Formats: sequence, C-alpha cells, structure tokens
Amino acid sequence: MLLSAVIRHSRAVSVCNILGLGITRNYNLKHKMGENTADNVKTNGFESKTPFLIGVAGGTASGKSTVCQKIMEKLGQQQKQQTDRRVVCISQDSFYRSLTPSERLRAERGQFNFDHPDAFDDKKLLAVLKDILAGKKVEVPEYNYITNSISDRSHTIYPADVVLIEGILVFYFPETKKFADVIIPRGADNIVAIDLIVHHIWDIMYKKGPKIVNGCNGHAEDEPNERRMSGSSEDTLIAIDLIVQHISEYLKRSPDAKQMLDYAGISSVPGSPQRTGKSGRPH
Ligand SMILES: Nc1ncnc2c1ncn2[C@@H]1O[C@H](COP(=O)(O)OP(=O)(O)O)[C@@H](O)[C@H]1O
Ligand SMILES: O=c1ccn([C@@H]2O[C@H](COP(=O)(O)O)[C@@H](O)[C@H]2O)c(=O)[nH]1
Repeated sequence: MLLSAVIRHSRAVSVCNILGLGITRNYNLKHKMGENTADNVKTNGFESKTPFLIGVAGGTASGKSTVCQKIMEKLGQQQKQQTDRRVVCISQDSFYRSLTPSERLRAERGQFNFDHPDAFDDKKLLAVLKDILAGKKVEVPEYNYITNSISDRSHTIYPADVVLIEGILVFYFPETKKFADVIIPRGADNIVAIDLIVHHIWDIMYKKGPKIVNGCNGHAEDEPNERRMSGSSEDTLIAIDLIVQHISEYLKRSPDAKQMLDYAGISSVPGSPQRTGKSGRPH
C-alpha cells in the first residue's frame, strides 16, 4: 500500500474514530541517544535504568489521557507516591512554550494555533526525554493555560521502569518519534496528528516489523498481511489490557515486580501479548 494511500485511508478512518496500537521495544535507546546511561541512583527503591518508553498519540480529546490513566490505574500506580511509582506518565502539554506578548494577543482572539509544532518547546521536551531515558530524575514544567506561559512550578518525575508520554504531536519531532513504542490514536479532528500516526504505523508495519499492530476501521486492503482495525470503546479496553499485559511482562523481569503485579491483581501474564487491540489527567 502506497504511503499516500495510507494517508488517504487515515483521513477516511479519522471520521470513524480510530484505535491503533503498535508496540516495538527500542532495545538500543541508550545507543541511539549517543550517551552513557544513568548515574544508577536509587531514587524510588530500585536502581535506575533505561525505561521502556511508550508514546501515546492522538488528536485532542481522542482519549489519550484516559488511556494513560487507565493503564496507571490497572497497574496500581495512581495510589502510589510519586517516588514509589514504577510507571509514570507525562504529557506533551507540559511542554507548550510561553507565548510572546503578541502571540498572547493572538491567542486571546483565538488566532494562535496550539496544534502546531511551533507551539511547543521541542528542545526542552527532547532534553527531558533524554534525561528520562538516562534514568535521571527530571523536572517537568507546568504550563498555565490561562497565562499561556510556563509557571514557576514544576513536577518531579522519578526514574521509573515505564514512562508513558501522551500528546497530540508526540510523533512529530523526529528526535522524539524514534523513541516511541506505542501509538494509540482514537479520534478524528486533528488530521495532522492522524497523518503523523499513520506514518508511524507505516514505519512499524513495513520497515521495522510490528510486534503488535491494531488500528483504524477498515483494513490495509493492498497489504497481503491484512490487519483489521477497529475503534470502539471495547477495543480501547482491549488495547489497555494488552498494554498492561505488555508492561507487566516487562516488569516481571525486574526486581520487586512481583509485589507490584500482586498489588495490581496481575499474577500471571498469558502467553505473548502480541495480538490485537481531559477529565482527570494522569500526570
Ligand atoms: N473510549 C472512550 N469512549 C468514550 N469517551 C471517551 C473514551 N475515552 C475517553 N473518552 C472521553 O473523551 C473525553 C476526552 O478524553 P481525554 O482522555 O481527555 O482525551 P485527550 O487526552 O486525548 O485530550 C473525556 O471526557 C473522556 O472521558
Ligand atoms: O494554551 C493552550 C494550549 C493548548 N491548548 C489546546 O489544548 C489542546 C491539547 O489538548 P489535549 O487534550 O492534550 O489533546 C490542543 O488542541 C490545543 O489547541 C489551548 O487551548 N491553549
């Protein structure tokens, strides 16, 4: 299937809500980052290491935060102190940049495009992601939607085994895109985001080879390895379960994992999880 066809296809499915999910592990993240790993500080009870990074992308109100929140809940992370969390979630929204006075005036008139990559401080986002992948404690900025500026406060994110990052353009920036492990588009209104996600699906499906692919309504007609995709709430739940299973499998290999899995009510993880799939913000 040609890329243009994929993009056309994505536009078609965008009307119907899509759920797409692809998981690939970036085994050599450290290598990719071109830097040494962490200081191995014991910050939250276990040695810091390169976390499993999961990008969750989709249009505004497509359910990104909800999916992350559910994953956090299912893994029993919501109730934990920040310092004890082994799965953490950050939002790309935290990396909106402070607007200049003239941009603010435009924003007040509804003439500023917050869905454009220029609205973000991509350098800061990349720096924070690099530190996270190096197993360091990081400070995530707090963005003020009223003043359209970064506030004085920030949120500390401690080294964790798994980091979820959700946002409309998580996969836009090439430097951040290559660290993405999962995409969960559902929702329709942001064509740019949808297209980026489809590019990402394309990469996973045809270049890297997927471990899990499950996506939009309809199917890749020209592709012999047809993969059906659907976008119902039920499928969202299936996707959440699969991600939880995948994370659980990953955590099971870490020390102290059993305690957390017991807490989350996940005592065993069946076979390979490699199949199917702003309310309260989790971050
Ligand atoms: N699968 C779903 N089915 C129906 N409504 C949903 C679903 N997922 C999320 N929502 C609702 O849609 C709204 C937007 O979800 P949210 O997770 O905040 O989206 P995002 O983080 O992508 O902006 C919320 O009111 C949320 O409760
Ligand atoms: O100052 C701002 C910054 C962003 N926005 C809008 O917020 C959404 C992001 O929402 P998600 O729920 O995280 O997808 C984005 O579409 C921006 O347009 C804003 O209104 N004001």
